[in-house]
Amino acid sequence: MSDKVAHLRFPTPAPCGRTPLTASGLSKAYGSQEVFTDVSLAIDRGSRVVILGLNGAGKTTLLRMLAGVESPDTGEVVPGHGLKLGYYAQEHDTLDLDVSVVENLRHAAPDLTDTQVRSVLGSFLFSGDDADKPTRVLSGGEKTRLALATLVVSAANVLLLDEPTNNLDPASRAEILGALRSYEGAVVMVTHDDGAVEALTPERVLLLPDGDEDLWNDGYAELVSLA
Ligand SMILES: Nc1ncnc2c1ncn2[C@@H]1O[C@H](COP(=O)(O)OP(=O)(O)OP(=O)(O)O)[C@@H](O)[C@H]1O
Repeated sequence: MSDKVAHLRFPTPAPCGRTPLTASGLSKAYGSQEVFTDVSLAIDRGSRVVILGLNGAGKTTLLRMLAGVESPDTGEVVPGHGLKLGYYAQEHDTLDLDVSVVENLRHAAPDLTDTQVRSVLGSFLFSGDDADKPTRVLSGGEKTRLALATLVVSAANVLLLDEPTNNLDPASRAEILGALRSYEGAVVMVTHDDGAVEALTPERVLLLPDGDEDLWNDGYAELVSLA
């Protein structure tokens, strides 16, 4: 086998209906702090949405609700037919710290051969002994790379990505942005990285206002339509 690592590509997403994920009327407050109110969002198959906002505007909270790991105070998140979610959490809580790097990838895609697993890991700069390390000992950047690698092999049809390029070395960042460019599924990405927004060429860029502003009626402003 050649030493040259092929560029990373997502597999074809699992089939799903026209709108695999819908959120309506989402509101959230922590104590007296209202984070956002009445956010509604439909994620169509293959669509690209970027969510922007100042620190504390509620971007991570919104993504956690879409991922089903946090409940809204009001409103609901409804999965569409065939939804297969891939969620990248900044805290890497989707990884099993008690098993090796290779094992985490195998759990995400049990059908891959050992060669395929090691090839995907190679694209994220885990080679040789690195792939056999316990996940617990990885650095923050290494955990980011591994969490993204597990998404790449998962055949998800909707990816929810919370600042996926934070912490990444330039080669891994280029690899994941290149792979996202050709990904056929839907992507909802929270990011402060302008290059990541450009790479995704989103149809929709949503701005979550911060709590003090009462500028928008439906929970966010739609900034731009690039499609
Ligand atoms: N479990 C919690 N308990 C209390 N307050 C919380 C909790 N989780 C989030 N918050 C608050 O809700 C607000 C929104 O947090 P969130 O992490 O969603 O913001 P964000 O837009 O993702 O910010 P950043 O750009 O800094 O990542 C913040 O003020 C945060 O302190």
